[in-house]
Amino acid sequence: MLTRAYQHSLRGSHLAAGETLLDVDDVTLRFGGVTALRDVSFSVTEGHIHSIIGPNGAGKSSLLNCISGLYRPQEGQIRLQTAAAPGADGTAGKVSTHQLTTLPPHRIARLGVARSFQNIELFHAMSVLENLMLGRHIHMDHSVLKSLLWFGPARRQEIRHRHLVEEVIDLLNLQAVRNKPVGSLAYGIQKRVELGRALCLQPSLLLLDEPMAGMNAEEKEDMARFILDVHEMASVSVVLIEHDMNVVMDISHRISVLDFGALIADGTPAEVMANPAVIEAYLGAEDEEDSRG
Ligand SMILES: Nc1ncnc2c1ncn2[C@@H]1O[C@H](COP(=O)(O)OP(=O)(O)OP(=O)(O)O)[C@@H](O)[C@H]1O
Repeated sequence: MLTRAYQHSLRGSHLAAGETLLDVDDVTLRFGGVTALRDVSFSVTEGHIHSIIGPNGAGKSSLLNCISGLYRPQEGQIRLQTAAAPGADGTAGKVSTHQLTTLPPHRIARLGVARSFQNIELFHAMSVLENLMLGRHIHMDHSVLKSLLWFGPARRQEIRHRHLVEEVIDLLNLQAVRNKPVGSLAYGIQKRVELGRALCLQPSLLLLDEPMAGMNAEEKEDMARFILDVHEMASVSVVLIEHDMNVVMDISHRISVLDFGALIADGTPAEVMANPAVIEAYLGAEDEEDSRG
């Protein structure tokens, strides 16, 4: 249920809901003798929260790094579909397919693939507002002259970016800390600022790498609610890596399960929960931890 009206769309994608947004096709990634991903294939649907789960070392972060271009798989393809904005008469925009495995990270970011990291990657001495404004850098016109002359188009541009950032602050309930240095904030709030910075990119796909790691139960609940808000109010598609099964089962439309670099299951939460290979992988991981003491 929408309670607030936002002027800017935080969603960068114009694909119709239900279309294939991301297609991971037979991806293999090796580091020397270690195969981090082995023939991994699955698709992410526009409009979904799609979780990637698996025991420690299963290859989840490596997969996210392949999608965002930080790692380049030796085999396979990762395709992102984008659509141009609809025409004035409402006709659907042209759909394009991009091979992410051939693009550097900054080009992938320009296509609207935004991510947060396992460890907080914010500028700690800068305020929340400044960190969020930095999330707009991809959309800013960096002409030196325009930035120096504070009028005309540069001023209008700055105001437009500022409005969008204010909407992200409102959506993520960051008003009370907007001018505080990020380094002075509680861990859970810093993670929320990181989510906000990724959102400021107006993503077509938001990649979240363990956004709730290290949080207490209350902070986790808040974060899950904010991810749902981002999805429901801004209609942003999300790929989420998360260890907390309750959260994953609660908020995901679809789940892909990795174990030792291979995809062992892919389906709805109910399908995945009932899959014997998934139960085996998780019980096996617990047994290993138990035997390690
Ligand atoms: N840069 C790298 N160099 C060498 N090996 C790597 C590198 N990145 C990942 N690996 C290896 O690839 C495998 C998968 O690691 P990855 O971090 O993707 O797993 P994960 O599922 O995200 O684990 P976790 O849940 O513990 O974060 C591991 O064996 C890891 O040691």
